[in-house]
Amino acid sequence: MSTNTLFDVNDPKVLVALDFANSNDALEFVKTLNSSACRLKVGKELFAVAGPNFVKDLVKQGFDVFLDLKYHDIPNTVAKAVQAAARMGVWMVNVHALGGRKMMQAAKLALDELADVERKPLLIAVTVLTSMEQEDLAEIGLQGTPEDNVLRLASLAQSSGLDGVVCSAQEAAPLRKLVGSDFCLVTPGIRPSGSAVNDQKRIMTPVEAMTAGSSYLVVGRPITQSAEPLAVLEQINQSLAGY
Ligand SMILES: O=c1ccn([C@@H]2O[C@H](COP(=O)(O)O)[C@@H](O)[C@H]2O)c(=O)[nH]1
Repeated sequence: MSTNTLFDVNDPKVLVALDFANSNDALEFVKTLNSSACRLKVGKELFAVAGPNFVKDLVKQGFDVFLDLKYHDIPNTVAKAVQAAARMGVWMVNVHALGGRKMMQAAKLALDELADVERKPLLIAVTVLTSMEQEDLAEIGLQGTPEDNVLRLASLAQSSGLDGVVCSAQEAAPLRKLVGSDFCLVTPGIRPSGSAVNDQKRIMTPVEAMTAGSSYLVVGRPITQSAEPLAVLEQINQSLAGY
């Protein structure tokens, strides 16, 4: 049974978000990528149209796949869902920390108990979506700043046995102090200088994010909607040499 290594300096740090509307477009794009230059993230849109076989195909091609379905349900349902994800061979899977300790512990236990999976995925929890700011949190009854909420939820995820969290890179520095060096910080909302911000609110550039303590950077539209996606990926990777 092999275990994932969290912080291998030779590992690609960029997780390309494959937010495509159909599997053909996604596959055409993936054909241009190399698994030594990036990992891949499959989210709700693509999974809804392409399904588990598409994910298994990416894994077969040698890519590490983060299945970003952000499970948030009762403990039993989430436990079964992470097991199903693990059987697709994915490298990382996630739940919402707002599902609470019992849900996260059930998910972790479900992965620990899986005997028929060669490589267990990393299990991480979404804290506060990078598209949200303080006024959005207030509207749903969460007091305090995004950082206050991220720190609280990350601490809950860590004490529930999870491997890491999704947060914005803006919280990475204070989080690193809180959770130590062995906890995985996956940060979407990454915007190379000059890129469109889109619907993201808490953003940072790739170098700022790694300097702040991110483990992995999720980058979608700045790469996939660029006229020269590979050049953008290459520029980001070059800027990260040494991290
Ligand atoms: O807090 C979160 C959690 C997940 N995401 C996902 O990351 C990518 C970001 O894509 P961009 O095009 O680079 O904005 C997308 O798939 C989201 O679903 C996030 O942005 N924030």
